[in-house]
Amino acid sequence: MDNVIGLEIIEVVEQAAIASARLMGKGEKDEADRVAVEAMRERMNKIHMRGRIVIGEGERDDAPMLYIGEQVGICTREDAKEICNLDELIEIDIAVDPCEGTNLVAYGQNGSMAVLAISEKGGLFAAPDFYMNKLAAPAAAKNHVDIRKTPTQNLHIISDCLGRSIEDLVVVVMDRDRHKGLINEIRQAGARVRLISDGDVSAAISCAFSGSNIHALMGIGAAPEGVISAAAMRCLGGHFQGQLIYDPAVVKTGLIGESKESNIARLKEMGITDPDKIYNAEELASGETVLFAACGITPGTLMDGVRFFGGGARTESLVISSQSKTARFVDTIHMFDQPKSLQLN
Ligand SMILES: O=C(COP(=O)(O)O)[C@@H](O)[C@H](O)[C@H](O)[C@H](O)COP(=O)(O)O
Ligand SMILES: [Mn+2]
Ligand SMILES: [Mn+2]
Repeated sequence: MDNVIGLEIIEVVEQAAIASARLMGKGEKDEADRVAVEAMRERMNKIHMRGRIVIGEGERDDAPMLYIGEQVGICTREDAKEICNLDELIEIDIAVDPCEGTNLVAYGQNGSMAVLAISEKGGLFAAPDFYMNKLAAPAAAKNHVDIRKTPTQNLHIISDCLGRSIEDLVVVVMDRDRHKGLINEIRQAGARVRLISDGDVSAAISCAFSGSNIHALMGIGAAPEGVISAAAMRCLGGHFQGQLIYDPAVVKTGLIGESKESNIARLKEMGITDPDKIYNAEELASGETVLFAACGITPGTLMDGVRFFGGGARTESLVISSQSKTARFVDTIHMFDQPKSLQLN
């Protein structure tokens, strides 16, 4: 799977990022999302594969989306039998967020990207469009930190595992009312907090890279983004845990369901009988082979954003594979017309 589609999925996220980046700073959140979705769909449908979207974020806020259950790839077409050897092709599941950080794109802020994760059928947790409490930390702290422990305890553990004082730790938290207590506790413990308005996938994955100056992600974001983050962290060996949040009172924004009880019932219908289960990266992305790809739309901690120049654009992507155990940063020049010159950097 890695060899067959590894290179193609880079182009999928690149195309989505380029499309969305054209709307950077235009204040049009939905449009930035829509063009990314369309570009992603169009490029995915040119890949020789039998894909199925299992996470197509967007349901929560009526944003444009690649639909859950949507079939993608050449070999899902009606005439697939004539073009593809269906007996040999493995079926793959895909989790997408074509524009992760739509607000960031709309307002020209850092940290947005086009992102997806792939595994064989059943290899990714089909997360409901709920919220998720998340804990991400570097590989050195994997299985030492635990989302059941207090933030203070986890900070002491990360500090020991990394051999740096708590004062030298930076924790990313989404800037939301629901995190007031969490933010206070992290500050009281002595660590520093980086508040982000959006984009917790990038923050989670950054924990796995020393030099990112991000040592943990704590707090509640969206569950689909949790699965995508987990896919990358599973490949990178970083720590990731997630627990679904079904009580609107905890989230405060009240966007999920009408009540705690109706949400538990909804989860049950989806086959989730233990709504309080704590999932680790290996459970959220359990497939034998997991692939992750992201391309920066606006500049971020891990990747630069799309840079347009006369007749072309330059992008930076990150492709991670559990099979080849690689994390590749891919720097690409895209030639739309005949550019007068190609930008070296
Ligand atoms: O910031 C985010 C928005 O993602 P998108 O809609 O694809 O632009 C995500 O990284 C967050 O995980 C999440 O969606 C968010 O925390 C949930 O939204 P909110 O209710 O504003 O906290
Ligand atoms: Mn998102
Ligand atoms: Mn999105």
